[in-house]
Amino acid sequence: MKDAWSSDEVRKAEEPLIAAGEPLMARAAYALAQAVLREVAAGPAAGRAPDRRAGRPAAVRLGGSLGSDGLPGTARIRRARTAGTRGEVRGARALLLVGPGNNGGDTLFAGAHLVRRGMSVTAVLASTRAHEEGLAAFRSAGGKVVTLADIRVPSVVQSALASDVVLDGLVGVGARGALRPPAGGLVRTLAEAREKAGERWPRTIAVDIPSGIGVDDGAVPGPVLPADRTVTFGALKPGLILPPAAHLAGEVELVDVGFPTVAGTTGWSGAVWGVAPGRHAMSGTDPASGRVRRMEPADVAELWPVPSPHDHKYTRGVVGVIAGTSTYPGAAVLATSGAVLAGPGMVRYLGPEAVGTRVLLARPEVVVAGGRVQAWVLGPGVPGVGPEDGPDDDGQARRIFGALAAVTGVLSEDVTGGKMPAVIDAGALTMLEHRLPAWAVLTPHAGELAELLQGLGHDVDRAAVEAQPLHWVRTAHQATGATVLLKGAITVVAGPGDVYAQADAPTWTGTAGSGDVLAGILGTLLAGRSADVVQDETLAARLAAAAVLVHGRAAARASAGGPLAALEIARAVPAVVADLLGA
Ligand SMILES: NC(=O)C1=CN([C@@H]2O[C@H](COP(=O)(O)OP(=O)(O)OC[C@H]3O[C@@H](n4cnc5c(N)ncnc54)[C@H](OP(=O)(O)O)[C@@H]3O)[C@@H](O)[C@H]2O)[C@@H](O)CC1
Ligand SMILES: Nc1ncnc2c1ncn2[C@@H]1O[C@H](COP(=O)(O)OP(=O)(O)O)[C@@H](O)[C@H]1O
Ligand SMILES: [K+]
Repeated sequence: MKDAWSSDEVRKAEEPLIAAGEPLMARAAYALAQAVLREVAAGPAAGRAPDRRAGRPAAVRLGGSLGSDGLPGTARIRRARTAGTRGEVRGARALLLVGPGNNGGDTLFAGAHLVRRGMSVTAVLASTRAHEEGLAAFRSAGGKVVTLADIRVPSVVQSALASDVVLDGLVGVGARGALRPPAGGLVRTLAEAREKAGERWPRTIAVDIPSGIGVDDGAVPGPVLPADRTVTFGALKPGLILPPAAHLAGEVELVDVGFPTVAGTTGWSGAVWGVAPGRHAMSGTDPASGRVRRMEPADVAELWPVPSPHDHKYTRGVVGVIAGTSTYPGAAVLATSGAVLAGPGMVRYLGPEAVGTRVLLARPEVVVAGGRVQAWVLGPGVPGVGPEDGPDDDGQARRIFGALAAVTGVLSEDVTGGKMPAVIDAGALTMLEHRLPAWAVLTPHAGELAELLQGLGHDVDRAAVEAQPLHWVRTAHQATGATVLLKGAITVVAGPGDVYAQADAPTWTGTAGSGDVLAGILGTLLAGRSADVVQDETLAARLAAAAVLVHGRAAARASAGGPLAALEIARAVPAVVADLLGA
C-alpha cells in the first residue's frame, strides 16, 4: 500500500523530529541534489515519457538539428548528452525557482550542493522573503541570486531554456490555494513556454510538490509548471496521487527524511531512493485525517477470495447480473464475462431472452435464470430512468428496482434472501430512491456522477467533477451513503473508511464496454466476500479498489502497449489474478 498524508499530518510528524534537532531540511536538500545530479548525468531526454502525463501530445525531439539551430537549448543538450555518457555534471546549469518558505529553503540548500559539484546554478527569488540560512549557504557556495522584481519574467524563460534542469521550489506543503502573484504569473508563463518548447524544455523537478497543486485534494486551482519528476519528502502527499494534480507530478520519488514508520521506529537511513513500501506509513492516524491510499498487488492478493477445499459453487458466491437490453446486448456479455473470469462460484443473468442467448453464446458457464445470489451487478447497458424515458428497456428497470430493494433492505429478508452488496452502474445510477448502505458501490464516470449529484441538488457538471474528483466523490458518498467509485485514468473510491486513488490502467482502457467488465469483476469480489461486506462497512471500498487494480492490470496485459478491446480485458483477468496470488 502506498499512503499519502495530508499537509496537517506531515506537520504533525515533522514537529517532534524538528524539536529533537533532526536535520530534516539538510536530508531533504541532499536527497534533492542527488536526484538532480542523476537527472543531469542521465541526459536531457532520459526516462522522459511522451508528455502524456501532462496531458500533452508527445513533444518532437530535436534529433539532427542539435548544434545547428542556434536555439538557446542547443548547448545545454549537447553538453548534457556528453555529460550523460560520462556521468559528468560539471558545467551543467540549473535554474532554481525559490519561494519564501522552507520549500525554497530545501531548494537553496540543494542548489549549494549542486554548485559544489561544479554546476552553474541561478536562483530566482520569487518573493521579497527567502529562507535565510538556505540563501546564505547558496551564496557562499557560489550560487547566483536574482530577484523576480529585478529581472523580467521573459528573462526567466530564457534562463530556463538555457538550463539543463529547473527546480520548482516555490511552495510546498505550506501552500494555500492557487499561486498568488508574482509566483502565479511566473509559473503561468513558464508553463506556456514549456508547452511551446517541447523537448527543448529542460528537465523539471518539483520540490516536494509541483507548486500550485492542491496538496490535500489534488485540485489544480491555478497555474502549475508540469514536472518530469517530483522529489517528495517524508511521505507522499494526496495531491501526488489524486487526479487531476497527479498528472502534473511526473515520476514521484519519495525520500526518507526520518518520519515514523508503521513500527514506530525512525525510518531515516541516509537516503532511500524510490518508494520504500511500508516504511513511510505513519501509525495511529484516523482515516478521517485526509489520508489517501493506493493499493498495490500484495494488498489485493490479501483481499481476493480464494476457494478452500471445503468450498463449492454456492459458498464461493453467486453473482447476479442485470445488464443489457436488446438495443445494448454487448454490455451484458461484457459484464458477465468480467464476472465469470474473476472467479465466482456462479454467474446468473437476468434479462430479455434474446440477450440471454447472446450471453450464453459468449459464456456458456452463465446460468440464465433467477435464483439466490450473493451480490448484484446492476445497470450496464440499461438506459437510465428519467421523466422522459419510455418503457423501452425490456423490463430491466423493473428487475433492477427489485434487486435494489434487496440491497437497501427495503424488502424483508424472507422475500429477497437477505441484504447483499451490489455494483450500481450506468442506468441503475438513475434508479436510486433510498439512502444506500456502504455495501452498495456506485460506479459512475464523471458525467454520470455529475448527473447523480445534480439529482441531489448540487450545481455541478462533468468539468467540475473532473476538476475536483475527491471533493465530489466524497460528497456523493455522504449524500447517498453508498461507496462511490469514480472511473477515470485515475479512479477514486470513497466510502466510510479510507479514500483510494488507483492508477493501474493504460490510457487505451478508456474504450466502450471497459467499464462493464469492471462492474463484472467487482461483482465477483463482492459476491465472494458478501457476508464480510455487509458486516464491515469499509470493506466495499477496499474491494472496489482491488477490482480497479485487477481491471487496470488486465487492461495493461491485453493492451501490451497497443489498442485494446474491452472483452480482452476480461480475458486477461485470470492470468492477472494468478500473478497477484503468486501462482
Ligand atoms: N515535511 C518534511 O519532512 C520536510 C519539509 N520540508 C520542506 O518544507 C516545506 C514546507 O515549508 P513551509 O511550511 O515553510 O511552507 P512552504 O511550502 O515553503 O510555503 C509557505 C510560504 O509560501 C507562501 N504561500 C502559501 N501559499 C501560497 C500561494 N498560494 N501563493 C504564493 N505563496 C504562497 C506563504 O506565504 P504567506 O501565505 O504566509 O504569506 C509562505 O511564505 C515542505 O513542502 C518541504 O519542502 C523540508 O525542509 C524538511 C522536511
Ligand atoms: N484515460 C484513461 N486511462 C485509463 N483508464 C481509463 C481512461 N479513461 C477511462 N478509463 C477507464 O475505462 C473504463 C471506462 O468505463 P466507462 O466510462 O464506464 O465505459 P463503458 O460504460 O463504455 O464501459 C473505466 O474503468 C475507466 O476507469
Ligand atoms: K514546490
